[in-house]
Amino acid sequence: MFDVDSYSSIAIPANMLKVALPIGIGLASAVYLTMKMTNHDGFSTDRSIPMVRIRSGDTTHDAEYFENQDKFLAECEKTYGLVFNCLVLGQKVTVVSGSLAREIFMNQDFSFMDAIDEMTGIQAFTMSVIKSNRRADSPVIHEIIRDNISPNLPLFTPRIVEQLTTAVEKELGDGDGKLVENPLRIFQNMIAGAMASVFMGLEVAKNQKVLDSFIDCTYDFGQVLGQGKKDSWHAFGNRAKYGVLNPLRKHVNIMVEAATPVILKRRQQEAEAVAKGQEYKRPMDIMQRLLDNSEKYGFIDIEDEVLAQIAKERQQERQSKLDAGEVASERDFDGTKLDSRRDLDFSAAAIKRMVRMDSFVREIFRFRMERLSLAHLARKNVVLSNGMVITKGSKAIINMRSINQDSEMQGEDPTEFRPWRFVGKSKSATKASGDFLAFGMGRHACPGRFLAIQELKTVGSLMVQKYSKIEIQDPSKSMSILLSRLGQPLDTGLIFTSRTFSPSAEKYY
Ligand code: HEM
Repeated sequence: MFDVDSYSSIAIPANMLKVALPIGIGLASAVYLTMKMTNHDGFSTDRSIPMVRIRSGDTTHDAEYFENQDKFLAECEKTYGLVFNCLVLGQKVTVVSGSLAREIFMNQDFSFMDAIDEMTGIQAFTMSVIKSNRRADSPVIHEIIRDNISPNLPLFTPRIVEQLTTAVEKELGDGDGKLVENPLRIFQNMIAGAMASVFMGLEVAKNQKVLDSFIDCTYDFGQVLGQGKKDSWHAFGNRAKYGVLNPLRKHVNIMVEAATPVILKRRQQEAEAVAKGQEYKRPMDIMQRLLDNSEKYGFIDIEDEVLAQIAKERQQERQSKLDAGEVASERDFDGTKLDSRRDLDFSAAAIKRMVRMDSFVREIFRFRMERLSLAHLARKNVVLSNGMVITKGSKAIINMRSINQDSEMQGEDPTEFRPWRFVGKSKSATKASGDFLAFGMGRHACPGRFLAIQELKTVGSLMVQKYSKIEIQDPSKSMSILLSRLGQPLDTGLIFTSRTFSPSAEKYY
């Protein structure tokens, strides 16, 4: 390393560096893009896959697609069949429809993560703050969620409900025709609070800085992933930007700062319990489970010195208790544990029983899912069951329209929004299958879907329980809101009106 100030006074003036840097980045990006264009075709080069004709006057399919996505895709399916090549969303993609779509998810030679990285450069963003399991396709995160969150949802439910209820009270309160101009931000806040309590425990989730970090983190990810069209520039820009200055670093520091005293206290309490011969009542959150299983998941501890210190303190604590002769007998917590577990199970079961809310959530995913989404990059040549080949390095994107608007799969009037469409159909919102691909399917199906759906159902039922009416401020926008992409900010406010009494939510569906 050299000191820029003293170096620049001899050789290059500091201002030159400011100019040289962007030029360097510009040159590098041009080289990168040229390489990319010659290396990757984007869509499969199998000649039997038809290329959709480009409308005269257009250079890509984007304009035609965005004018009417459903019409465009329906016509393509009719003219070209289930598989066709397109220049859409700023990319070259091979569209895979209907019954063939499941093959993209079930074949391990397709990678969703690789496609996302190619479009957004997200790995540069996440990898620079990850210390362990740095392999891009490491299954560890999937395993952590699958093993620790989903089976423990009954235990997390009451705290999620509590967090969400408090947030509704605080953010929306008693709405008597109260206008909320930016409802999306409020719902983001609510979800962030609930997520923080599940991941880091109730104590840490009280820390406003941590909550802000959870919210900003989601926002930062949104920035990286981008909206709508993504092209190589977006990905390149992200790689260049986040490789150097990563906003996640700040969030990691905030989390570590907030978590360290809590971890130390927990270690202390555990040591005391062990010294007394008692069972340590482990806090129920992901942070504790990761601490307990750090070896299994191959984690490098965030603070090796802290843990060494903790181990030393625990040893001292044990020793002093032993020396003082304080050895308590083992206690049976069964009674109290069972009581609380039963309560918790009941709350989770209650949410599970909300079959209409479940159908409503699934219908929203079905209805509002982007028509072309979940691109997967082919790591090898993959032969589809119809004989067509998705060539190595090309991207297969799923034609959601062909699935979400298929009456065989979805029932009557698939173009209508019907909230109770799935009631009594054994098609729950968490069931990843060929007729519901919002969470993918197969080995890589989203492991977080149980948590995500539970939260959405909880928010939905809290809303129904508390408010008799939630109106769109500008009713002329009702249809465009229903047709907008999931997560897209509304361009109008919402008006909340409270119920005067609060009966059970389920009655109001
Ligand atoms: C509404 C919310 C969510 C949606 C729509 C969603 C959707 C998806 C989709 C489509 C995939 C890719 C499946 C594939 O590769 O074919 C995925 C993967 C994944 N999701 Fe989610 N997800 C959501 C929430 C969550 C949450 C809350 C978590 C964490 C708690 C999570 C963790 C993951 C992980 C770790 C993967 C990678 C799985 C793997 O590659 O093995 N997701 N998600």
